[in-house]
Order: sequence, then C-alpha cells, then structure tokens
Amino acid sequence: MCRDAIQPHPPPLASVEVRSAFKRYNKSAMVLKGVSLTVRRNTIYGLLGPSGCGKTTLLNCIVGRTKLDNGVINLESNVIDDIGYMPQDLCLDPLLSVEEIFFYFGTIFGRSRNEIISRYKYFNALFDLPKRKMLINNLSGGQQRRVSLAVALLHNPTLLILDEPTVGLDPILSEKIWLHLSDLSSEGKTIIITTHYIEEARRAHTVGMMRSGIILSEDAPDNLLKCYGCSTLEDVFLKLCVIDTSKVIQKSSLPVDGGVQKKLLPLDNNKKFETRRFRAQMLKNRFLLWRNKQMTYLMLGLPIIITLFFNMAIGRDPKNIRIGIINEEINLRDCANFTYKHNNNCFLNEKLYGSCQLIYQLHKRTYKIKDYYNVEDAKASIKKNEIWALLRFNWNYTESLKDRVNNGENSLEDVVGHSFLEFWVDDSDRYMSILIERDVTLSLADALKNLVGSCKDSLDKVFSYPIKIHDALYGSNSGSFAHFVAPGTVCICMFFLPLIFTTFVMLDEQNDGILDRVLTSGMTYLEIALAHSIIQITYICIQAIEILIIMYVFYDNPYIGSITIGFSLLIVIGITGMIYGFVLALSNDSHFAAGFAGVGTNFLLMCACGFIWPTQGARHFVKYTNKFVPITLAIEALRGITMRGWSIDHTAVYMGFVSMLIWALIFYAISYVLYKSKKGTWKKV
Ligand SMILES: Nc1ncnc2c1ncn2[C@@H]1O[C@H](COP(=O)(O)OP(=O)(O)OP(=O)(O)O)[C@@H](O)[C@H]1O
Repeated sequence: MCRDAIQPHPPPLASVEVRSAFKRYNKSAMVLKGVSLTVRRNTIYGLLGPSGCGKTTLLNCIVGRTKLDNGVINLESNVIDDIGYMPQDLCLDPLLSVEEIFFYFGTIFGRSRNEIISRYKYFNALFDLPKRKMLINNLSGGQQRRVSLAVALLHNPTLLILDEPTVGLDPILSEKIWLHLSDLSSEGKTIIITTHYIEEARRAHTVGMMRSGIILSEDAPDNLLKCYGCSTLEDVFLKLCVIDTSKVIQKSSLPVDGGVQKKLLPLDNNKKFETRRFRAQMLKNRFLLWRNKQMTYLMLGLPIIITLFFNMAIGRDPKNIRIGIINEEINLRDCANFTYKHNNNCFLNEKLYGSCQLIYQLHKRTYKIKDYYNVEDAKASIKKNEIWALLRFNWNYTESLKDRVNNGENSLEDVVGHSFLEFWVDDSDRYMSILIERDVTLSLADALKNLVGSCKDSLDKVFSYPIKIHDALYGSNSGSFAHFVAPGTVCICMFFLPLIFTTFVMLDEQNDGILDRVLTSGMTYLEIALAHSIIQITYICIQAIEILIIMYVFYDNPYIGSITIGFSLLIVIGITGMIYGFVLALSNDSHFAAGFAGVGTNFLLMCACGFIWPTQGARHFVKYTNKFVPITLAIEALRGITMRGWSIDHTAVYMGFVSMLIWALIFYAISYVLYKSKKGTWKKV
C-alpha cells in the first residue's frame, strides 16, 4: 500500500523531522504549505521537485537561515559543526584561491592546518579538484561546484544538506559524488540532497516528492515505483501531480495560525563570538588584502597624495596676477628711469613720483602691470578677465600728495581728491580680490614710506596708520591660509577614508550569498566586524602617521603641541569614521547607494565643520548647530594642539576627544539598531 505523503508518526532514529511547516515571504505567496518530512539517521534523503516549489526555502529553514511561520523542525543535533551545508549558488569568495577557501572554512570549524591540507588532498583525489592556487573566479562552473561540495564536507559533519550538488557536472563525476554520498551514509552520516535530475535520486534511501510547497509522497524509490506502477521516478512524479492537483489547491489555503517552532536550531544555539571563527575571518582578510593589492596601495597612498596635493595647491598666495594701471602723471615706461630701491631723498624736494614708487612695490610682489589710457578700456579688460584690477593715478597725484603734506587741513578739495589712488577690482573671486586689495594697500604703505625717505620725522607720522601691530601670540603675523585649513583637512581625511573603506568592505561581505553561506557555518556579524576593525585600525594608524609626517614635517605647517595627543585624536576620528561606515553598510543595500550617502555626508560635514571657514561665520541654524556636527570640535581641538600647543587639559582639546567618542557611541548604537532590525542578509528572513 502506498504511504501517505504526511506520516502521522515519525519512524525512530530520525535525524531531521519537519512537521507542518508553513512559510511565506510576503502576503500574496505561501511557499511552504504544511510540509512534513522525516529523514532517518544514516540515510540519503532525495528531495525532488520542480523549480520554485520551495526546496531551497525548506533547506534554509532546516539550517536555520530562514524562520518558519508555523510548524516544527527537529534536528537530532543542534550543534552547528554537525551540519555541512552546500547552497545552490556558489557562495564562495571569488577572489580567494581554492586553497584559501579550504583554509578559511577549515579554520571556521576549528581544523588544524595539517588536517585541512590532508582533507584537500583527499577531496582532490575524489572529485578531481582544480589546482589549489587557482582563484575561484577563474574556475569553470563545474569546478566551482566541486570545490563548493568539498568545502561543505570539509569538517566531516554528521548531517549534510546539499542543494543541487550535481547540477552542471558530467555523468562520471555525478556518479562519483553519489558513490561517495552512499559511502558517507554507511559511515554514519545523514544526507539531504535536492536535485533536478529525478532519476539520480534512485540512489537515495528515501525520496520526497515536492510540488507547490507540499510533499506529495515520501518513500523509498523502489516502493514508489512499485506503488504507482511506474518504471521511472519521473513517471511517479507526473502521476502524483495529476492525482494531487485538487489536494494541492486545498492545502494551499491552510491558514497560518502562529504556532511557530520552539525547538532550538543550530544557529539559535550559536555563540556570538568564537576565537576560531574570528581567526578564520582574520585569515580571509589577510588573503584578500594580499590579493587586492590595488586597495592596499590606495589605502596607504591616498593620504600621502591628498596631503601632498593640499600643501602644493592650497594656502600660498597667487603669483603674477595681472592688473591694469592708468598713470596720468608720468608715462609708465619712464618710471624705469627712476630707481626707488634705496631712496634716501625726500620727495618734497626731489622729482620723485608716487605712482612709480607704488608700481615698483607691486612689481616686487610679482604683479604683472598692463598699461591703459582710459578707464573704459581697462574696465572692459577686467570684464574679459584679462586683468583682475585697475589702478588710476591722477595727472598731479604726487604733487597733490605734497600739497596735502604742506598745507594739511587747509588743502583744497580738488587737491585732496587728486591725491587719492582710484581702485577697481573683479570681485567674482572674493579671495583673489581680498588678496589684491591687501597687496595694493601694503604696497601703498611701503611706497609712501619710501617717498618720505629722509624727509623730517613728522612726515612719517602723517603717512602711518594709527595702529601698532605686535607679534602674534600664536602663529605668525603673516600666517598662511593653509595653516588655518590644514587641521580640518587632516581630520576630514582621517574620518572619510575609513568611512568609505569600511562601507565598501562590509557591503562586499554581503554580496552574492557569500555571507549567507558563512553565517550558516556559524560566523556572526560581531566576528566579521571585529576582524575588519583590526585591519581598519591598523590602516588608520599608518594613515595618521603618513599625514602627520607630510603635513607637519615635510611641509612647514605649524605644530607646536604634543604629537601623542594629536596622533591619538586622529585615531579616535578614524575609528568614528569606521563605525559610521558600519552604519552606511547596514543601511544601504548597494555600493552605489552607500557611495552616494558617504560622499554626500562628507560634503555636508565639510560645509558645516569649520574646515574651510570659521564656524563663527555660519548663518541661521547652522550657527547654533555646527558644533554638534561630527568632527567640528575635533578640528578645533587639532587647531588648538598644532597651532597653540594646547594640551588635553584645555577644554577645546578635551571636548574634541569627548565629541568624537560621543559620536562613535551614537554611530555604534545606530548600527546596532540597524543590525537588529535588518531583514535578509544579516538576519534570518
Ligand atoms: N527571500 C525571498 N523573498 C521572496 N520570495 C522568495 C525568497 N526566496 C525564495 N522566494 C520565492 O519562494 C519560491 C520558492 O523558492 P525556492 O528557492 O525555495 O524554490 P526551489 O524549489 O529551491 O527552486 P529552484 O530549484 O529553482 O532553486 C519562489 O517562488 C521564490 O521566488
């Protein structure tokens, strides 16, 4: 008599029992509709069924990667090491070699190096594995499948769950695999195997025929053939489909009543941290770093390139700026006849020209002078950006100056007017126009000083500004813009590089089901994140040293405080950037989206953190909130350390550290919430 698909009483010595399993991924489609099956210990169970009937979903539920909505799964052992899982897709890191994959998974399961090597040799003889140095990426589909199967068998598990291991393999190799599986079952292993090649499953001890989320029948292949009077399992399956169409429709409408499994499955029983798995992840990272040398060069080279370019491009005053001159008091060419280098004469008595004196001072400041004869032509040149500014000297400029000196407050309006130098500038580039204004003003001051020459002392008082500027207490009176921007550049670099690296590495881990396979082997997010953090923090330390050397040793940016405190601050900034990278990796599913989010937030940070403009100049709400932006206070702290020599006991420095630690905690909390709430990749579906 044919047995019913759902057995009311499980036979003894069951290694796996599934009872009334229901699963739906979304409201519209129920994938498992009350599946029940029994896999007896030391047997091969062939799970057959068309594409999309729910085989992989069922296997995922058995290994614990997917949660049932209703039903129970009993496993004889809930120790993760007792299970060997080969997923349908390859799910192996394409950049690792065959040998490295063996070392990685072998170490996950706590196998020694020698054991792993001897297992490789064993499987090589059995499955004709590709050469051990070959990259997974370069293997053919069949070779990849053989490696994938060998990896699932590597730690000699007692329960093997194999999803389509023979797809795409030649018949001789499939035969070898089945023979090996038979040997394993007689050695005490239990095997669940899915296959599209229905006839292949005749070698199984039990066959479960599945369709549209239910098991139509479950029995020994010979029993099934006899019972349904067929000569092939395919015919049995077709017959069952015809018979069971009405039942299938009926069963698919069964409600899910919330009776979720209570049994402890291996993944639920898994420890959050195991040293061997952490070691395996470190090993894999080492392999990948070695393989992916381009990434290593970038990580170590980018800080050097950025800092070098910063110092070469930013902060030095522009040179050879073109300005126009209209000189009505003397022909520009004739100025060359007057030498002003060492003028010891008083311009009140000598034929000296103030305009020539000023032009001489501008030449000294590397300005390129262009001669004009009328204001309109010169303005047109400014508009075409042929020159940046225009200076106009009246026909009696120097004479008017003399008149003002001699007559003081009795000078005529006209005379005073003619003694003014007229100035027009292109202000579309604000920083450039400020520099030109500054240089013209300083040149004028120098020119007047020179003109006064050996005139009586009182004249110096007439021409000097009523201000005495003493030496700066911090920095120099002629500090460069680069000195202001350098600490911000360093902090942004230290925050951004770990952010991007961590985001991309963690997203890579999630790719192509690789992570699913590793998680099924027991690896946890904590172990992966910790192993990554060790590599990342090593990079952060090297990057901080590189940046400090180039910025403050190679180039002359001021650094008068403690190197240890500055270095420590950079490390804290880097670690905070790394934790923010975890947030981005967990909140974005693609590199594309995460890249945008990373670059976007970096731009926001740059605008608000006072890196390029003093925070005191911010407007609206930014004025009140910019100190709460990550790295704003850290930049202030680094400025304090480098330019003012402040130590950790100074509030600004102390607050720089505190703010970064608070942000690190905030990012950590966000990543924890994201991890806990995330469905799919990191969490059970
Ligand atoms: N994560 C998921 N989210 C939504 N639907 C899913 C998910 N995984 C599988 N499904 C759906 O569940 C159904 C069963 O898929 P499953 O992979 O279990 O079938 P299968 O029998 O293994 O097919 P195949 O032999 O082609 O791999 C399919 O319709 C599939 O689209």
